[in-house]
Amino acid sequence: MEQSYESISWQEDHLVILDQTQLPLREIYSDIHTIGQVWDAIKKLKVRGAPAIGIAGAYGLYLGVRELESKNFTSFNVELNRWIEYLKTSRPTAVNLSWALERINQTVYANKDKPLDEVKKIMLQTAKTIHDEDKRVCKQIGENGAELVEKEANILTHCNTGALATGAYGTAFSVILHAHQQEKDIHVWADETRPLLQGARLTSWELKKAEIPFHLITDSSAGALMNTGKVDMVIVGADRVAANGDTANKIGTYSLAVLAKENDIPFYVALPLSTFDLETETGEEIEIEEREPEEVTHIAKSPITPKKTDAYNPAFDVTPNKYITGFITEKGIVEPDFKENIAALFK
Ligand SMILES: CSC[C@H]1O[C@H](OP(=O)(O)O)[C@H](O)[C@@H]1O
Repeated sequence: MEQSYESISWQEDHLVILDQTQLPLREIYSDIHTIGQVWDAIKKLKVRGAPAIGIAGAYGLYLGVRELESKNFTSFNVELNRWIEYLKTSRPTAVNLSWALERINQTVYANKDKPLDEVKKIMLQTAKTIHDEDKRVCKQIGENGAELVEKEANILTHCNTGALATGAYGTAFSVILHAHQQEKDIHVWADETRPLLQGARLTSWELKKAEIPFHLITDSSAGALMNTGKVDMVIVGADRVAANGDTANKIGTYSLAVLAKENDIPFYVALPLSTFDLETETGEEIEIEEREPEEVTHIAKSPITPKKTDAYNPAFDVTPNKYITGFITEKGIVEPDFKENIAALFK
């Protein structure tokens, strides 16, 4: 069953995004015409999820140079790299953004002797290729991961990893979707995922559309469900995976991984190869985005704390590789030794 919505689409001469800050109550599609609007959409999580951020950034880079009237490639390249660094400041943790921007940068350099108007067209085509590839990759992740799912399974997931977070299908969500489409008897425990409630707002919305049985749970319920035999496997997404398999993902993932290990429950991370960062040796080097305290002290902009309450709001945490059973990728399942087997994905 094809999904009836896309988080991102390129329409003639501009980007259209499904504004995820308005879901699930309103399905608002916003027209994006400038690189500044792309930066703002990523920063405010109107478009979010590691692959989706990369795709949006790729289109944004084209929007940034589309109107440039550079005299030569050298001056064009200066502006291009200025926009690359600008887009990177929107959100630091997901490697897919810098991966997509670097891929376009390399394509531009490979075509540096062509007329600049042609180079710009190649940039847009590369963004579309990154977008289309992600759709195919996420479908393959789902097919590969569904083989790990028993005929009956209670699957716990965290945050949102569906089509909203990618070009289509999702990552961990794609595994759940494909297992369901293969008529496996699955049920999902969906973490609400404080503070921005991607699970309550977005994963619930996607599970209902896919007609997959689920219960929304508070993040603090996960341990009790695991400890009372109600969880058969945990599948989460990722924002950046280091060369040794240490994984940065939504805050709360580390706690789930430790609880899963304690309860002998398989813990899988589903991700495209574009989320691996071989230049980062271990999770200790991954920059964790810290967001505004108001996201913790308010819900839907309504205060839930006394005035001037201090709050600490890391958007991600890092799960050491020892807590991870395996990685579900478009090239198959990666099991320990992670450093060796992750490197082998790219050979
Ligand atoms: C398929 S990547 C989804 C990944 O991104 C989410 O973070 P955010 O909602 O802040 O963009 C979360 O870490 C998910 O696992």
